[in-house]
Amino acid sequence: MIELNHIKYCWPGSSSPVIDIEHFAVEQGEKVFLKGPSGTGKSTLLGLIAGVNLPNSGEVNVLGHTISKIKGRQRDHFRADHMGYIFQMFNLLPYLSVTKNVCLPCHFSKLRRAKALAESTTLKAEACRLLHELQLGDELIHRPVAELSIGQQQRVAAARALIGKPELIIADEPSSALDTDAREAFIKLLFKECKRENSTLLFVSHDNTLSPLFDHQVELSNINHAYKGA
Ligand SMILES: Nc1ncnc2c1ncn2[C@@H]1O[C@H](COP(=O)(O)OP(=O)(O)OP(=O)(O)O)[C@@H](O)[C@H]1O
Repeated sequence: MIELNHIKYCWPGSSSPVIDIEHFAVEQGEKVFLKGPSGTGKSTLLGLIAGVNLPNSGEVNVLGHTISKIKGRQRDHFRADHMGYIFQMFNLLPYLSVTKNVCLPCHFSKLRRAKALAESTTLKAEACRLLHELQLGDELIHRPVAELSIGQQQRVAAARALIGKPELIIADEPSSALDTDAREAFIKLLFKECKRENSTLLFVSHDNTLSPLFDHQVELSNINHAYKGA
């Protein structure tokens, strides 16, 4: 599903790499917990896998495609078709309703639209199904997301990543603003949806209590030779 070989990445304007990884691979269907101290490069690595950041050297392969070699717009399409991304800062559109935010990926990807419509009669119904599973009630789902609490917005971001069953779910600290009950429901839904579709889950978190739930744990500071410690 994911294979990185001899990857080096420097942020623009910097001459020293923040990522220097010889090899990193994730099998299809695996649930991987990625951890490491702040600044190890976890978010940067997720950006490389998603093709948002391009490596200075080496190859990033996702689903058999060298994503680092796909040209700009095609790379955006590839990401929209195959990846659901839950950002640390959610990146929701504040003035759109909850359901419109959740349906957004289906407007960028025909593939995800078709998969969502195979599950429910309309995109909105599929958005509502996911939101209900994440314990967001009907009274909230037609409101602009700006009126929701941070924890509620995080669940909207999760539903948006899951709609249309992308093969790869990338989650960057997605549960940090949730209370214990909501966190459990959130992780259960992520796992359930991933299992159903044999989707791969790459999950970054500082919350070590969650790590035993995953198939594998990766300590990034062990594989990222660019990280010299705090
Ligand atoms: N947009 C950017 N431009 C320049 N440098 C950046 C940028 N984003 C991150 N960095 C730098 O890259 C390094 C790794 O940052 P990154 O956010 O990937 O770490 P992280 O492990 O995800 O940290 P945290 O756990 O605090 O979220 C840091 O030194 C950071 O300052």
